[in-house]
Amino acid sequence: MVQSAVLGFPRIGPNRELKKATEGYWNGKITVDELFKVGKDLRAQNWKLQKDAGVDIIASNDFSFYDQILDLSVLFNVIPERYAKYELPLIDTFFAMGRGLQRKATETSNAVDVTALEMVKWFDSNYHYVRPTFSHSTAFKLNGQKPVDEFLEAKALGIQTRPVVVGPVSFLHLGKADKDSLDLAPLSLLEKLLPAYIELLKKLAAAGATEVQIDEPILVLDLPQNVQDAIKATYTKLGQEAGLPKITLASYFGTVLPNLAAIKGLPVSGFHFDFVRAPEQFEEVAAIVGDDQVLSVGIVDGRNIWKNDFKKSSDFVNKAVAKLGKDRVVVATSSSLLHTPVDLENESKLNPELKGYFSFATQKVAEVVVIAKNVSGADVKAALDANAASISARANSTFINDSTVQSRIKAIDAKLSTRQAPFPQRLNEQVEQFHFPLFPTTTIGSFPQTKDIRINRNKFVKGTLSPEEYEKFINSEIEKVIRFQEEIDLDVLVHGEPERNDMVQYFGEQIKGYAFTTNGWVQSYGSRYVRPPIIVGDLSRPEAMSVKESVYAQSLTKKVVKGMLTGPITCLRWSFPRDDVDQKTQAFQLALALRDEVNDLEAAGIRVIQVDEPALREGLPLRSGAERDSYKVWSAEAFRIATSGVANKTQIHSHFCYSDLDPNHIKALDADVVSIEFSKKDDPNYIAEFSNYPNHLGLGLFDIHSPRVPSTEEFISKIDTILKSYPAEKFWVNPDCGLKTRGWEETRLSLTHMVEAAKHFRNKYTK
Ligand code: MET
Ligand SMILES: [Zn+2]
Repeated sequence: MVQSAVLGFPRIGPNRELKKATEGYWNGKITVDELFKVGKDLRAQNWKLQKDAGVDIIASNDFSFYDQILDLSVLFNVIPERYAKYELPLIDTFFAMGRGLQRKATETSNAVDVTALEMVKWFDSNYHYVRPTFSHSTAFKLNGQKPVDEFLEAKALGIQTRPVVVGPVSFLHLGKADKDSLDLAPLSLLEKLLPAYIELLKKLAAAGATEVQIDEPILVLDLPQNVQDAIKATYTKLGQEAGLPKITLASYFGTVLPNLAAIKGLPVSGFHFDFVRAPEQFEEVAAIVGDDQVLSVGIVDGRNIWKNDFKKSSDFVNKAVAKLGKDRVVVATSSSLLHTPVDLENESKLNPELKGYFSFATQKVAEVVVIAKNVSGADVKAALDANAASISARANSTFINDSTVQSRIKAIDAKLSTRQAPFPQRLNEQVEQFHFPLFPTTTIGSFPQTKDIRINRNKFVKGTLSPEEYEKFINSEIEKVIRFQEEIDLDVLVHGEPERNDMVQYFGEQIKGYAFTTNGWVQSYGSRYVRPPIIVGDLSRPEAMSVKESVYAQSLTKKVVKGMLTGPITCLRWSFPRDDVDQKTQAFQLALALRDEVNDLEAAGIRVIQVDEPALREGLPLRSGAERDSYKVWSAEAFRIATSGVANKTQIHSHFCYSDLDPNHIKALDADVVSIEFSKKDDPNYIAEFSNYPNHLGLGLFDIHSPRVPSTEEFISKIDTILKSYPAEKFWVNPDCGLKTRGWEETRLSLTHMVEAAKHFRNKYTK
């Protein structure tokens, strides 16, 4: 029979139990045992859910208290000395690597002060992993045996699982050399690392695991020959090793075709590929599946929320069955379901028609089972009929088409995406208007989202706080933030974004064509979860979305207040997009909506407007080539459509985080000032790349994902380093992202130190 498989299930819990537990532990509210208990319960719950749904192959080790790649770093002892030296309990070392740790000395413990490791986007998703960081002194060994423990935990519940672990080549390739070992190529450590993997696999086998899923997601990237060779060598070697479980080699988020030579003929028991993202690879990958190998067909989308089309999927899987036979085909999710919300049943407020078109992780589990049954020949007619009816209802739904939006899209021309004058002339007009000092200071927009803010917002949403009272509350928050910024003497102020639950959701809720959930949380990083809105139809902006708050903020101060918007690409990327229209069209629709907003802000007297595009980088197609080149062009055009309606003297800012961005791509946005993540970059070449960037640039100076407070001296030395390869006259001073996840105390201190450092250089350079 054709089996069903789920590559991983969201670990956050149906009601964000994981967030509450981890944050409770960090704040000292619960003990480590209580934390572990929550983890254990969540795992049990997820396994049972899948078991009850009838899934044949259920993953274990898909759980993590922070990030599964960080788990691996700790498991294989890839723990830089700056963390190891404190000899903290392993779980605390783990969290310190993930989020930094700053702790005063107590009677029983020494002071700790260490920054977090770099965090990077997981492929083209909005999930972030903690980057494995290797050095010459890295000594691989097994620290504990998390995958084994979790396998045994499931086994004790009577559930046989398939442990999942990211493979050694991806682990190394996705990592980087630590600052003390910049000459180290992580991949050169492969031979030293492999014995630790083998030891782990043997332990899993001894515990009773018959099969493991090893992910090499890098197979969907452009891989240099040496990396391809490493894949080949690794799995050849594992194939020769006796006493290991069977291995399914898995990849997702794209096509593996360019790396096919590296995987062809490998002695593994099966392959898993993503046919949602890359159906076109089918014939060629099916051709390399050997006579005794299994093909796991990823056909239920692990990255989006649309209901699966059973007929289409079954037809697809049947191609594999025809070729390989029922026993050598598995129906699977395309990737882990980590990237989808937990359960559609938790949505009580969704429009019922729309709800009928969606499928979250729990529903996807059931979908995999139905498709597997269907292609096995079981009678699932009722499910098929209901599915077909729903799929055709969506295609004809009135939620989808808006002819006004469609004709606006048709009318887009080059003029619409071009500012009146080129940057040098705009700059002159802006300098004349603003007279900003050298090293102007600003923030990225949000200020701490305090408990008070969340409580009031919840009351407002529930209706226990009237719109007038809520507005009054928001205004008082804005005033607090404005006074604070004046007090510490920042140059360009922001209103602090207290009214925004999330930078995309807030706009999504005001844009027609969007649906949003009340409980559709997805992990973004650590304990930060987001609730991506869902694009269901053509998009437009019925009314101004942000003007009121910006205008109020500006009315409170003589300093310039920057208006804050989320850009079209980020609105698109951090939503669940439509799957019936291409992404460019959706981005352009958003760009037109935002253009209306930018123009309204300007008309209301806002002279600096920031349009954030933190997702610009993650939208980049994973491989080089025509698709990627075209993305760079249309994504930049979308940004310019949004921002080109303003006068020369209106200053357009943009912001990116975690960005290994192509400077030419940034240049094509033609923003007057951009701020970019920099606090965790140690590579001097990275700054050099931007020294030719024509417009102005703020290199994010401190890591807002960590509660750690950098000292003034630290800021000064950082700026000094940057000034070696970046000119003072284009230099803006800012944190590397918004401060919404931080507390007030660390925010006050960090920003004060940052402004002091800017003034230090201002004096130095104006003497
Ligand atoms: C993830 S980028 C965040 C930008 C936004 N303006 C903020 O400050 O929160
Ligand atoms: Zn950011």
